[in-house]
Amino acid sequence: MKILLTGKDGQVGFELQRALAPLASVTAVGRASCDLANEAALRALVRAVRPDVIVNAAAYTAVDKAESDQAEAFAVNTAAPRVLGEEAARAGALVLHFSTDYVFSGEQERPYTERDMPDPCNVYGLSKYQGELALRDACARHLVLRTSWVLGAHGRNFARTVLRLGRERDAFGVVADQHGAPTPAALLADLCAHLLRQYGQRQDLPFGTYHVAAGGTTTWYDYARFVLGQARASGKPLKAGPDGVRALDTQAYPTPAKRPRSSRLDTALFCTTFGLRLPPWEEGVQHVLQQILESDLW
Ligand SMILES: NC(=O)C1=CN([C@@H]2O[C@H](COP(=O)(O)OP(=O)(O)OC[C@H]3O[C@@H](n4cnc5c(N)ncnc54)[C@H](OP(=O)(O)O)[C@@H]3O)[C@@H](O)[C@H]2O)C=CC1
Ligand SMILES: Cc1cn([C@H]2C[C@H](O)[C@@H](COP(=O)(O)OP(=O)(O)O[C@H]3O[C@@H](C)C(=O)[C@@H](O)[C@H]3O)O2)c(=O)[nH]c1=O
Ligand SMILES: [Mg+2]
Repeated sequence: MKILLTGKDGQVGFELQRALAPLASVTAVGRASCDLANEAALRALVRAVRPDVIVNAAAYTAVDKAESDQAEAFAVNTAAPRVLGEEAARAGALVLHFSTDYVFSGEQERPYTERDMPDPCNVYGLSKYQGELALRDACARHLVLRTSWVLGAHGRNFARTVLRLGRERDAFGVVADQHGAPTPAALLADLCAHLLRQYGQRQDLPFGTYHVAAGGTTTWYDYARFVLGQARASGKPLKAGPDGVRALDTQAYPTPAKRPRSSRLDTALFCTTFGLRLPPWEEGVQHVLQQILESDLW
């Protein structure tokens, strides 16, 4: 089996390089070898590699910047998945793609299922939703994993921002009225490997969209406190510990992009379809923090 992996230097892509290696020969590309916004280069790459599976971990993920940089966000998050889908359909390949809880506006009380209609409240979410639709239209053999609040030891994420703020400041405010589930990049990568193995062995598995996030939910505020609590317990010098985090309402922390109030994902369909378990978010965050705190990533 041959896998083409895009976005190899991103949080999820980095972990996928490790997780997919035992399954297949993996051609992993980053921005330097392929600009996803370059449609012709992308088509040429797929035709040269001739993969059985395309795993698309590249994306435009700068949520605030996307509001003023729409063309690039749509090129990477909508047009590229369409091109990958078209090329995969032509070659009979499977496409595994990622999407986000931000396809939902977050106004619903109960967790979102795959049957709930997306209604994104920002450009990033809209570009990702249109990317889902474009891939779905282009290639029947697709898997879209919608996940949330991704963190890895390598890369940009909220947990690492909080560690930096905890080093630099005595106190800072974090919104306490937005709910979701922090999901480790390594967990997603390992789940992808399990899925691809299952699709390789069975013909009866359904394609389509699945919600995949760590178990439980929290707020950005409680998540920040958890991160600083772990850092403090490991003996790291911090200006702000958990009590240095102030709870804010969303309107007290204005950002260019609106965020969903509650984008909790119902993951029952994923767990029952594939017989997999999604561990609680605390477990995953703790593991990532251990990697950061024990290394020079701190
Ligand atoms: N991060 C999160 O919190 C969440 C992410 N997701 C989804 O999960 C997937 C993986 O996300 P994650 O690993 O966190 O994202 P990252 O931002 O960590 O990685 C994305 C990668 O894509 C690359 N990329 C961006 N634009 C281009 C381009 N034009 N050409 C080539 N490469 C490009 C980036 O390169 P560079 O760094 O140079 O820009 C980066 O290496 C994405 O589909 C994302 O939408 C879903 C929910 C939450
Ligand atoms: C850094 C910081 C953020 N916040 C708020 C802003 C925002 O509402 C929330 C999270 O901020 P961030 O900008 O780090 O997170 P954000 O970029 O919105 O994270 C999202 O990224 C995309 C790619 C996804 O797909 C989503 O699942 C989600 O992970 O916390 C504070 O209140 N205080 C702070 O000091
Ligand atoms: Mg961000």
